[in-house]
Amino acid sequence: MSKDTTLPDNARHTPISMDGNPTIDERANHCFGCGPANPQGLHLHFTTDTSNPQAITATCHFQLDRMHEGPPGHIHGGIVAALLDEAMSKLNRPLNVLAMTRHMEIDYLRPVPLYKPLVLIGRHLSRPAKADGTPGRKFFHQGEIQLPDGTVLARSKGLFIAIDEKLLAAGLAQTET
Ligand SMILES: CCCCCCCCCC(=O)SCCNC(=O)CCNC(=O)[C@H](O)C(C)(C)COP(=O)(O)OP(=O)(O)OC[C@H]1O[C@@H](n2cnc3c(N)ncnc32)[C@H](O)[C@@H]1OP(=O)(O)O
Repeated sequence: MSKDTTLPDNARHTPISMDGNPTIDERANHCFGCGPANPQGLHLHFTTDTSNPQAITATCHFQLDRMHEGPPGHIHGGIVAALLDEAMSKLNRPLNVLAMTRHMEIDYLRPVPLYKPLVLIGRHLSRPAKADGTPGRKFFHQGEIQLPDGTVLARSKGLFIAIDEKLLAAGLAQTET
């Protein structure tokens, strides 16, 4: 079935502007977590702190509404996972790597409220060296969703694997429909 191109982008589930063969950067522009061009996205904006290279952080202040509800009045658990994944992934660029989530685990400590200002923080934990002592491909990060007073509502630990940008581009091209 052909697509209806008469509807404005913000009225579509999948906007027409997301079709075609975009570059990796254009795809990131539509990232569900942070892409400004994704009308259905979370539009998260992070500030990174690289002053201590051993403990780089990425911080985002955000607030969600019923669009992302799970338990009444609270954020859906899958969205909590997406928030934590996004916070951790934001550490990769300041670490000068392109990396994808290989594994993540989450502690859902308290229900995460809608309509309240919240803080999302990613912290780089470690990058183990290879057996020969050279820098490894594995990046371990932590994510947290906090109330403004520092109470931790959800916490994640993630393993990100550095990938070659050319391989990523080739892989994405193969998945075009
Ligand atoms: C343009 C921007 C792109 C980034 C956007 C960021 C968006 C936000 C982040 C995401 O959500 S990314 C989307 C979700 N992730 C994916 O879709 C990734 C899907 N998985 C893959 O494509 C591949 O598995 C991947 C490229 C990540 C890695 O494949 P490889 O074949 O290169 O590695 P492998 O699977 O062998 O795993 C690498 C290492 O991790 C180890 N490993 C796996 N699970 C582990 C675990 N649980 N604990 C410790 N180590 C673990 C594994 O044993 C291995 O160790 P060794 O290298 O020492 O052998």
